[in-house]
Amino acid sequence: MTENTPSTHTPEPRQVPDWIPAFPVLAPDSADLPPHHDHCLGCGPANPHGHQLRARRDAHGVHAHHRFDSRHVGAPAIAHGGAVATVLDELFGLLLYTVGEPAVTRHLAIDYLAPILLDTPYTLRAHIHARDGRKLHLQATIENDHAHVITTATALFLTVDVNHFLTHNTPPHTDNTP
Ligand SMILES: CCCCCCCCCCCC(=O)SCCNC(=O)CCNC(=O)[C@H](O)C(C)(C)COP(=O)(O)OP(=O)(O)OC[C@H]1O[C@@H](n2cnc3c(N)ncnc32)[C@H](O)[C@@H]1OP(=O)(O)O
Repeated sequence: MTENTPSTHTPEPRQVPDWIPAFPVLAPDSADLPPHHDHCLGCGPANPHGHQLRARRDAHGVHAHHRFDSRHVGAPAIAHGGAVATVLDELFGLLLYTVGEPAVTRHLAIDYLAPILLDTPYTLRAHIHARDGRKLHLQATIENDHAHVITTATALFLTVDVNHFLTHNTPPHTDNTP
């Protein structure tokens, strides 16, 4: 179909995905925070390419224990920086369970202080540094098992309403013709 051909397709009514209204403030307890949705790259249990990150609330924010594996290799034996960024972005996304409002990443900055090794346990922590209206200023660290901080991150998340997700909630594009 060319750009000028009128579409005869009637769009399906937009469904509000289950995971959007189910975004409450969850109190600190011993349970893992729920994934955003099953196929989320960062936390989805049904995404075989994902990190399947599990995090818990604590008195300061959230924390997680995580190992990168051979799927995330950059330099030999070292995690790819983009994979590390994905996991930190996800941890911030799970930190939203302490806010109870949908928000998305506007800015993410990372200092890689030392390599993150594959198949090695790390502890990740994130907390809300400050809130200014829609702006959530977030901070995170990755520590090795000697409690040395080897990665730090800051992020600006902006709260959004449900329409942010509905606007882009279209079926996957499967026609690859130019
Ligand atoms: C169900 C829940 C699931 C939520 C979780 C779902 C899964 C989470 C996964 C992890 C998180 C992700 O990867 S989220 C996916 C990656 N991120 C995205 O796709 C977001 C793409 N970006 C956008 O859609 C848009 O830029 C928005 C919605 C973020 C913001 O657009 P906007 O609403 O028009 O905002 P805008 O007016 O430009 O800026 C708002 C205010 O922020 C300030 N501002 C903007 N940028 C900066 C900046 N770098 N530093 C300081 N301040 C800034 C502006 O000056 C302004 O201040 P003032 O004038 O108001 O004072």
